[in-house]
Amino acid sequence: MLEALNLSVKAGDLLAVKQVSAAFERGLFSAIIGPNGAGKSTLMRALAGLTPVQSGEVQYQGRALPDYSRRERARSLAYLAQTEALPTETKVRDVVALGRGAGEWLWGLFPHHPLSLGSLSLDDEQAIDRAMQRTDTAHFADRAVAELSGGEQQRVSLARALAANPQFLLLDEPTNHLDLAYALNLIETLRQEAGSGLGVVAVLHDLNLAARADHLLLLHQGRVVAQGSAESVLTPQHLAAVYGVQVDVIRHGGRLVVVPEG
Ligand SMILES: Nc1ncnc2c1ncn2[C@@H]1O[C@H](COP(=O)(O)OP(=O)(O)OP(=O)(O)O)[C@@H](O)[C@H]1O
Repeated sequence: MLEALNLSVKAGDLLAVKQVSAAFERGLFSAIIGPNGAGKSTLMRALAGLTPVQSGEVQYQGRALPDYSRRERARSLAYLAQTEALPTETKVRDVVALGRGAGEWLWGLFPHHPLSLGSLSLDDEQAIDRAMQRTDTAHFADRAVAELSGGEQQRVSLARALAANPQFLLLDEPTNHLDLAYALNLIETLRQEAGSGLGVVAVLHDLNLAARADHLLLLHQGRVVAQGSAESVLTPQHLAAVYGVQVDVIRHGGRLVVVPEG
């Protein structure tokens, strides 16, 4: 379990996350939603242990996150930023291999140079292959990242994160740049990953994609407005209060659909 306990976090001088308490479980797909500036990215970075907290704490498996080494954290919690910088001249498969720790230091030193990786173990190779299959990136394994579209690069970033075999996948707006088919496909992939035991936490702007999550957290001005099932969070009252927009929430094909009025 990954938990925020009465967590407050600053972004610059601003208190962007205020007294947030929330629990994210393995085996569940959780979505963090809320308007621009609500504090979603700041919360995600804090959950990944990438930003100092002002008060409260983040706990992973009952232990405060700072008690884990950087390596332990990186192994357990894979974080994907809104815009991931990838080594553009490097082949896709080698970028995914970065998720296994291979060549990471080289990338840090020479971010724009092609990486040439040393030998990988059989375990590494299998994890890389599996991550590429899961993200439908295997067919461009030998192409350079620079030759891919934004959406394709996004899937490569996800493959790199999955290759680490983390316990939790923390994704900040993973459907950015994705067309409708790939966005739906990604959400389905995340649901499947959660179904096989991974903890998935994703910041999503599209409420109809978020409706497919098991657990939702609605933030507004750094505070939790509601959390729980899609039915309990995606109500016209909550959405009007937070987005200032009147919406209908209807059921269609067994799913909740948010439709703006007017
Ligand atoms: N480096 C910074 N310095 C000052 N304020 C910041 C900084 N980074 C973010 N903020 C502010 O903190 C608040 C929360 O930002 P955050 O990026 O967490 O929101 P968000 O919900 O992810 O927004 P979006 O949906 O637009 O990506 C915003 O008001 C933002 O302007």
